[in-house]
Amino acid sequence: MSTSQESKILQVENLHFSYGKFKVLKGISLSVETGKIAALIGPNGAGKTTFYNVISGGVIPNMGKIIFDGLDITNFKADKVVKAGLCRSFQITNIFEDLTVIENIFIPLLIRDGKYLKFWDNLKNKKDLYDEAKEILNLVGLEDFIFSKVNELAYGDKRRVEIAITLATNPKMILLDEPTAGMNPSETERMVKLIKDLNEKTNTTILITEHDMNVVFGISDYIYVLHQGELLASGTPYEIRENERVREAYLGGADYVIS
Ligand SMILES: Nc1ncnc2c1ncn2[C@@H]1O[C@H](COP(=O)(O)OP(=O)(O)OP(=O)(O)O)[C@@H](O)[C@H]1O
Repeated sequence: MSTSQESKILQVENLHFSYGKFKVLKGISLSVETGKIAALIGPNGAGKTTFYNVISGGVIPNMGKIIFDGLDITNFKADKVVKAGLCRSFQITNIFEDLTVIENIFIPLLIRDGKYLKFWDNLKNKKDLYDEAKEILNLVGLEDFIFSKVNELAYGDKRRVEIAITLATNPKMILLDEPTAGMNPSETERMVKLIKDLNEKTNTTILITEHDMNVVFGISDYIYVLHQGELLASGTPYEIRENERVREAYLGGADYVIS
């Protein structure tokens, strides 16, 4: 029988982080339930990116504890965090634009399996590598673009490559940074569907940061609201929408639709 502890894949306790004397995270405690889609929202400068940096091993916190899947990862560097199964989406800037879509997936698969140094040998020999990459690309809806150069893809499809690279690390949980930023309405709709499908088909826990409130309310099982480095509120989309403090501090009293 699973306990409530086991159902929380990520537990963050009293997390503090400062840039010099400037306190950015001021004692954040939150936990993310296994298999859910959660959102971390807050106005510009609230500390969302810094929170991601800390939990993904980009920087070490000044104080606090990060437990992932039962493992204390507080002082882990980024590569060890990825190995533990927590992977932040790789930004478009990290994609090799001149390589094909599938070659971009081979790289993280080979790194994951410790075979990156024999990159070209492995490419020639490994049918299973190809099959696994193809399966991931099917999952993100890029099956028609396997041999396209990344620089020929539309913006929305490039962001799918980003997610495919993340999936190639075999994550238990992924962190997506504004997955619909810069997208037109139809690209946004496709991205929302992709995130929901991934969560359902692979049972991967997903945490997103996002400024589009329609996306946030439409996709999330649970929402955390950061404000000036502190957790202002957390709850279901309904609870967050109804929360007066959130409305005043962040949503500005606007009437957002929960789809
Ligand atoms: N490298 C840095 N050095 C000093 N201050 C920083 C640095 N990076 C961020 N900050 C400051 O930390 C605070 C939190 O920034 P952060 O980027 O985490 O916020 P955010 O919630 O992600 O904002 P946005 O929604 O605009 O991306 C801001 O006041 C920012 O100016």
